[in-house]
Amino acid sequence: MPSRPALTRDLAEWLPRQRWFGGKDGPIDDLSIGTATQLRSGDPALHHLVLDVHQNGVTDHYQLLLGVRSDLPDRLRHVEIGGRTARRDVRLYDAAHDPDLTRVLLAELAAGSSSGPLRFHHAPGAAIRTDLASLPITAEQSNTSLLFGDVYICKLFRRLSRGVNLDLEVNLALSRRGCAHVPSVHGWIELEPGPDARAGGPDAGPVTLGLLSDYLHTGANGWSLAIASVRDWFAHTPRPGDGEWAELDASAAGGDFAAEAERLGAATAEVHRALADAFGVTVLPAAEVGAMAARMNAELTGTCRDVPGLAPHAKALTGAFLDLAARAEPLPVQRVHGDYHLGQVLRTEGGWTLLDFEGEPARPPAERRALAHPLRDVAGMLRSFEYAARFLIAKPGTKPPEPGGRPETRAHAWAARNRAAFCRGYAAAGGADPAAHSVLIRAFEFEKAVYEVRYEARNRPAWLPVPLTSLAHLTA
Ligand SMILES: Nc1ncnc2c1ncn2[C@@H]1O[C@H](COP(=O)(O)OP(=O)(O)O)[C@@H](O)[C@H]1O
Ligand SMILES: O=P(O)(O)O[C@H]1O[C@H](CO)[C@@H](O[C@H]2O[C@H](CO)[C@@H](O)[C@H](O)[C@H]2O)[C@H](O)[C@H]1O
Repeated sequence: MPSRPALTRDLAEWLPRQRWFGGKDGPIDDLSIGTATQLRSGDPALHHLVLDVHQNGVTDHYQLLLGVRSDLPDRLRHVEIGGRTARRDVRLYDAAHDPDLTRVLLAELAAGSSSGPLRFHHAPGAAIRTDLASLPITAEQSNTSLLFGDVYICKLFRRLSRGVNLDLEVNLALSRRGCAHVPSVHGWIELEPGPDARAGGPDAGPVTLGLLSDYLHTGANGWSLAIASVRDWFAHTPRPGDGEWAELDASAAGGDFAAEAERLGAATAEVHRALADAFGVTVLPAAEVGAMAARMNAELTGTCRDVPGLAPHAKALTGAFLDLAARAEPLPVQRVHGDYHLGQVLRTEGGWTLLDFEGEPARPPAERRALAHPLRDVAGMLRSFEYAARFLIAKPGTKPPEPGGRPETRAHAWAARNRAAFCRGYAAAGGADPAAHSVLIRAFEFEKAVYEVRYEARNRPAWLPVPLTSLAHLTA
């Protein structure tokens, strides 16, 4: 390994260019190496690092598998850290992209071994195959997931949080109850915290670093399916004589998504029921609902300060939060998905499967863990239909829709049709009827939109116009 000062300098330059880095809205003030564990010696060598990244008075922790080679093959050049300018006799790179090194993870998981502070666990009775090579997936994601053959998917969490990861806890609980809507978990990787952290209270348990689950290789991602449907609808040319209403009838295109949206609503209600059975339901008193609405508004104020493009919508958003506070009724709350959107669902031959129960990655662990009303997830998915509908017209660099017409009319028609179908499926399968809870749904939807504006500013600045354009229409 090169000297620590040289390494941290290179990392501070490399990190902001990574999709998974969540601090793109400000400079890195300092970067240090929290823990370093060698997992393989020789050439190539593998080191597990936790990077402590200091920004604006806050320290975030990121996980990196650091590969070290004397010579870098072409296939790894795109993940080099430091590059040719760094004067050193070894080459450094992100080893998540190197199947020669990631097979170490499978071997350790299969053995259930420990290495320094790292603990590798397999689920009871799981016999983990070690003969598979990995490939990183290309989906839009905040972490990094590796496919091992068409058997496993291993998610390596990038921004780490203290305590057991909710994704692991919820997946284990639902798989144990035989819930058909989640993939089975085969193993997980943890970091045993040092003595300082262990003394730090209830959140000071092991840090979840990775999760090995069944790879549902026949599954199609909900976002890709929805975007294909939106493209089809935008390309649809009404027949002569169809009249101006044709622009509003999103069912007319061949790639209609509404039947899938309805099934997804039903699967969502079933998972909410399973979560209530597994973790219970409690009631949030009316005063705390008022406090929740006040928190939503405070987040709005903070986000408007950081992202001025949100300010024109502030009045309408505040109105929705005030309506929630004025409702003055207690709210049943339970464990929910917490960051529900089309990228978190897979359509397999058996129906819809839900992924990634870790909550919103841009929020602190305590907030992710907070129980919520299930309609918060419904609102998340409704936002996702808005995103899918407006992605093609709002995100710079995407292909403008053909063959013309009024893009916003088309986007609105697609979103409205699929929102309604999803809500219908959810209510028919026993979930709370979104139509009967419009104040709640509107407040949750706007809360999510504020979160999205912050998430996009920090993670994917090029996407910011997507939530802002959708808000312009929802608040008009
Ligand atoms: N068990 C699985 N089987 C098949 N594909 C999966 C599985 N888990 C995740 N994926 C794919 O990986 C993508 C990202 O997974 P996700 O858990 O949402 O990661 P992140 O938290 O980093 O956003 C999903 O959108 C899905 O396409
Ligand atoms: O999937 P993650 O847990 O990483 O969630 C984060 O990233 C999502 C994007 O990858 C982000 O979702 C937003 O963009 C989606 C399209 O890419 C869209 O379907 C969602 O509706 C929208 O919120 C999510 O908010 C963030 O937490």
